[in-house]
Amino acid sequence: MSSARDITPSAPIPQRTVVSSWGQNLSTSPVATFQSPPASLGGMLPRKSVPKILKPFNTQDIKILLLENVNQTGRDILTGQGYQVEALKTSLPEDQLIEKIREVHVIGIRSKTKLSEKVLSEAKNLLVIGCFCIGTNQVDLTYAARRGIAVFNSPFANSRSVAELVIAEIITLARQLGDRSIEMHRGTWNKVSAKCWEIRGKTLGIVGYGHIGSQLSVLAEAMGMNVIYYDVVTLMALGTARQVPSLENLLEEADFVTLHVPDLPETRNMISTAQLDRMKLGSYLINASRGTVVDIPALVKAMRSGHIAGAALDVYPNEPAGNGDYFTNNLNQWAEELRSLSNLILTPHIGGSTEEAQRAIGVEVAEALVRYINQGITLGSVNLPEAQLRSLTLDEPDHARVIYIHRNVPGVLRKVNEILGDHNVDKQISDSKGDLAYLMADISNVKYEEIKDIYESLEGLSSCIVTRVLY
Ligand SMILES: NC(=O)C1=CN([C@@H]2O[C@H](COP(=O)(O)OP(=O)(O)OC[C@H]3O[C@@H](n4cnc5c(N)ncnc54)[C@H](O)[C@@H]3O)[C@@H](O)[C@H]2O)C=CC1
Ligand SMILES: O=C(O)C(=O)COP(=O)(O)O
Repeated sequence: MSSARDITPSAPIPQRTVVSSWGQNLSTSPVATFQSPPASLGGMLPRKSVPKILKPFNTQDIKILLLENVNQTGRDILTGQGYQVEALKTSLPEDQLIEKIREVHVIGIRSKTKLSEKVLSEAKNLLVIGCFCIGTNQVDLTYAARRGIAVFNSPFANSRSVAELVIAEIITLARQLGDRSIEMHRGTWNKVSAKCWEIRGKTLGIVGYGHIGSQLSVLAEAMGMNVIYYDVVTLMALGTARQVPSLENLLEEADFVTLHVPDLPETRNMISTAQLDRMKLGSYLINASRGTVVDIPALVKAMRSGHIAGAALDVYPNEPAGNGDYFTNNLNQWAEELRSLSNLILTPHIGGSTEEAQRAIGVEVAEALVRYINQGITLGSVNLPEAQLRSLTLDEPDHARVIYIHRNVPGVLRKVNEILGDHNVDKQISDSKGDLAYLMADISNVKYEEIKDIYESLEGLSSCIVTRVLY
């Protein structure tokens, strides 16, 4: 459903030179890559959901940095694997992030941490990024792919939480509940019905009818709203919802406009003066997508003029790394103006912040990371081709799994199979995405000493981006 997930590297792919499968420099640590399973953990993965799988290396060697208070469910899964996990409650400023990312093989983030090319180019050991959220706009996915760094997210575990928040906001705006509550907290009884409305029979306009937008559609209809939506893709309408051909059509018809599009060049300032002018007099705007989608000064103006009767913002162009003061050091002029507006709900990016969503995301993303680290499985990756082979088990002690991330150029398979040719290739799968290709092969009757030769031969090929050999 999401166009943002379809990442195709277009620039030439640079080769990764010094990094072995676990990110250790081969010149200083030539055999660390191929260590046997640690006796202390019995060679077994401890999680019940993946039973009897051979632990393919010393999982204690894997260093993971988790930022932004990733849920305990995710931390437990990762520490349960024996990985070294450091978990911080906040994001980090760029200089500190660069220091930390140099050390780790895995990083887990949420929506705040910006993994730009500048940051990722320092991450010499990084194998994989886990976005413990839906959005992946904070990561340079193309650059990560060119470096052979896999990225996983949780595509819909918090969708329901966002949809429920928006439902609450629709009623809150229609009834001016935020203002009445603030007044009462200040001691003022202000009983009014003017410009307070039922939502029954009103039209909700949903921009972006993906996981969140379509979930919201069902909930809104159940409360008696008419639903229209605009999306760049033609999508099946749920219930009696109706797709409209253009954003302008939606803006002209809707009493409430709610935004559920990803952060893309095309969605930046998607709602600005021209669009607000098109909206009905006395209508409402809700943004729980990304802060870049709404031109805030234009919104302030439209609210001051009374054209827009209320708004709810959960996301902002600049969001802080952690909890605390937001407005004192906010240099944007609109910050103070926002605070002074009536019937404006301001929330600190809590759309997906429920216990249910965070627990589910913790499990989903941590399990994807484990599958990738231990088995090389890329199912659900947002930037690498998706590939899986069934798991290596304890019945296959002389087997190894070769993972070869490479440039998608002619002749690679022939060269790889020449290298693997002295062994029995039990299974092999290869897929490509643009300039990048991902190959997995399970080989049998392979001795420990031979694994290092295979690894070094593959690393020597000009098409190589990353080689990993798991056994
Ligand atoms: N406030 C919060 O805490 C949260 C915010 N989000 C944000 O919500 C966004 C939407 O999430 P999902 O529904 O899961 O995404 P999704 O990928 O399922 O749906 C997005 C929809 O937007 C459409 N779209 C893309 N560009 C468009 C354009 N220019 N005009 C109209 N439609 C366009 C796509 O075709 C797709 O149907 C995420 O990208 C994320 O940025 C997500 C979760 C929590
Ligand atoms: O899932 C998303 O994309 C969100 O925006 C939620 O982000 P968060 O996990 O609250 O930083």
